[in-house]
Amino acid sequence: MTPKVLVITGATGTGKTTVQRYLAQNYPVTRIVTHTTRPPRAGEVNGRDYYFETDESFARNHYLESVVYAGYHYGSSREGIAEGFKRAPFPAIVLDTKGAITYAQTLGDQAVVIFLTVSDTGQLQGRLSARGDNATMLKQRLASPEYRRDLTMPLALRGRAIELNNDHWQQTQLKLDDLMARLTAE
Ligand SMILES: Nc1ncnc2c1ncn2[C@@H]1O[C@H](COP(=O)(O)OP(=O)(O)OP(=O)(O)O)[C@@H](O)[C@H]1O
Ligand SMILES: Nc1nc2c(ncn2[C@@H]2O[C@H](COP(=O)(O)O)[C@@H](O)[C@H]2O)c(=O)[nH]1
Repeated sequence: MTPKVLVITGATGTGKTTVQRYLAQNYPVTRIVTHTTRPPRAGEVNGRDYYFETDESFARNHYLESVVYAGYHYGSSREGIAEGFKRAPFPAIVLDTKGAITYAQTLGDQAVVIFLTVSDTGQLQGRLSARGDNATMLKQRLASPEYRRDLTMPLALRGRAIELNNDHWQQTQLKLDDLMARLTAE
């Protein structure tokens, strides 16, 4: 088994965190926790879902990459990856597509990039409302350039990322099982 970082990317609501949780529950996969200045959603826990930061504390950390997404800062660290590898052979991180490109370029073959899609992007708003997203923040997010950008696989990831459709969760699980069987056999 060759250890790899699983980079899960795609537009908001396509199911990145759901996929990460499924992999962590069923495979030797651990979740890499990233940093953000976004306020926590109901049920989110500091240190488990994110390290929730103020603008000042966010600026004090050192990041492998950081981005602004829908008006908030997000960042991930080399230490986070190193910690992940201590706990499992497949640390998994959820990133926007800009971060995923940085990871693909920085880690090379050590990163497996999974780009999630849904066939009807009109369904994303419904999924996010069902998740309990604040209505004002959701409107702001769906109006952001980052949302539009992440609906399509970036050129830099074409031929590099595995595109995985997540219209139907049962089918997605089977595709993830196939992927993990392949990775654990390598
Ligand atoms: N195949 C699916 N069918 C229907 N709902 C789904 C499916 N996969 C995930 N969901 C639901 O969609 C919502 C958004 O999923 P999730 O939080 O995993 O998305 P995400 O890509 O991580 O979003 P974000 O980038 O905004 O954090 C959740 O309520 C989740 O349960
Ligand atoms: N490039 C990075 N993207 C990140 C990081 N942590 C999360 N994300 C992505 O941001 C958006 C919004 O996340 P949300 O939790 O507010 O819905 C989403 O695409 C995440 O994948 C990071 O450290 N770097």
